[in-house]
Amino acid sequence: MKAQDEGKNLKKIVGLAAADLVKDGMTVGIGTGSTAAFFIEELGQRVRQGLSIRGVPTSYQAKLMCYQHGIPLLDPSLVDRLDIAIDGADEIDYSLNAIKGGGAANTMEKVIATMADEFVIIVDHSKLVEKLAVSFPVPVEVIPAALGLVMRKVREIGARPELRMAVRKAGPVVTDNGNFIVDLYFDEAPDVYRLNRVLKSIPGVVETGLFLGMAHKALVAWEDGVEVMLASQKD
Ligand SMILES: O=C(CO)[C@H](O)[C@H](O)COP(=O)(O)O
Repeated sequence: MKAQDEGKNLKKIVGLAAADLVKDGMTVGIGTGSTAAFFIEELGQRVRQGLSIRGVPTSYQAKLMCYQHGIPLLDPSLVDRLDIAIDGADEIDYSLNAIKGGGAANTMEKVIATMADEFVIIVDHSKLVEKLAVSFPVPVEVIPAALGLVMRKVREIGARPELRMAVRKAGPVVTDNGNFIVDLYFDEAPDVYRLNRVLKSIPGVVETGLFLGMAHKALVAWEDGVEVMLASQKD
């Protein structure tokens, strides 16, 4: 199997495994991205077979997919608590700290994850890293008018910021909230807790893609099965 197909297959395996965590009557935060898409597909199938749940989407992508697969939805603004939220990640370390926002949905993903009694990250093993933000940048959602200020401030703390550009549109990526995404690159692993604090103190930063101490559990797909990692196993 080609590496690309194998990655897709692992995403599917973990997406399906995640559906087992969803029980009748639950309100479920529904993640964004290609791994979450497999979870949504499977959840839709179970809903058609009689599972009764209400989903709360983290993005337009998740919302549209849920409609497509017949998953009943609640608007995030109407809820303050969820039984569970299940979402992918771009990187995750062994303490279950993660980087999210590769799909530019990190703000809503963080809101939904925070509302959930249990926040579960689903990834294939390629996302597991010793240190965050070495191979993947830290996405930051920024209001457009603050772009210049944010770029200057993050350079002052040693980051190389790049305004994320759209692929099939001229100009920058515009998030579901109407903002920009600035991706922060680092030459060495940053202290992510400090970085998160500093970023959140810059006016115009809406939210970062650093999910620190938030996940209760991670499902990690390997070639020989799905590993369950618990936050309580933190070192
Ligand atoms: O954070 C996200 C979107 O903002 C996604 O969960 C993350 O980018 C992982 O995506 P994929 O499952 O496609 O690898």
